[in-house]
Amino acid sequence: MTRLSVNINKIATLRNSRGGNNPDLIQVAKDCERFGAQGITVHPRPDERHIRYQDVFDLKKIVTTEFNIEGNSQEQKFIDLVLANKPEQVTLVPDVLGQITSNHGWDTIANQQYLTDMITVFKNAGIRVSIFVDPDVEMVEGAAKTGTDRIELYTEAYAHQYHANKELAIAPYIKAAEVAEELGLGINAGHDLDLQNLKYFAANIPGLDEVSIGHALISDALYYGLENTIQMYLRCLDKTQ
Ligand SMILES: CC(=O)[C@@H](O)[C@H](O)COP(=O)(O)O
Ligand SMILES: NCC(=O)COP(=O)(O)O
Repeated sequence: MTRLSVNINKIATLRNSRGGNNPDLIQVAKDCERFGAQGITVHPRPDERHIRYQDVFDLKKIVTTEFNIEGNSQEQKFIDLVLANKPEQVTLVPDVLGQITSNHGWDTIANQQYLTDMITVFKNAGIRVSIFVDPDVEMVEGAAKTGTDRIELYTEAYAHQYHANKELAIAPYIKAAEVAEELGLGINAGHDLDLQNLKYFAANIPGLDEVSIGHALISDALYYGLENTIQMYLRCLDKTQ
């Protein structure tokens, strides 16, 4: 079974645009779970342009499914935040300062010692670790040497190519996932997954544990409503449908 973790960054973006508490991020997280989401993902960034550090403390108190905090462990503030909140999962993403959104995975070979050290810190605190990687066999093999529990496949390239040629778009992801499975790594995926491209991805990637989806899901909710939208995404993940 592939779990759906809803990324609520965009709810915080909307809230912050007016300075008040509408929409209420905490209520939205509770409702996502009530509507069937199997996890809540946030990606606090140093400028707090969407998720604020305080939001993470507030969410930790109410999330009853799986809490996944994504971010850049090169920021000491991020490490402290994760250790103080002990989510079920931390996803390490190699962002640079000022980046609009995540746009690349780790070079798991060049950063092997750094990742090994960071992963040890989080695992010693009882937190499952996932690291963001491109669908590249060498990077997956490098990830396995760091001690990470899981990888998160960066799916922007798949999403981008999907409409032109979905078989070609998914090929490197299938290969990367097969190698990850052989090496005993769990497999997550995310970035630009949506109602058009998700079903094919989930049906073809072996051992897919979890997808985290934010931008498209929250956009779809404007048209379909949050409850319907979450159900629609869950159906894309259901192999019996
Ligand atoms: C790691 C990843 O692909 C997503 O978390 C993405 O980075 C969302 O972050 P933003 O909402 O800041 O674009
Ligand atoms: N890890 C990916 C994520 O949380 C959401 O990415 P997106 O759906 O907002 O592109």
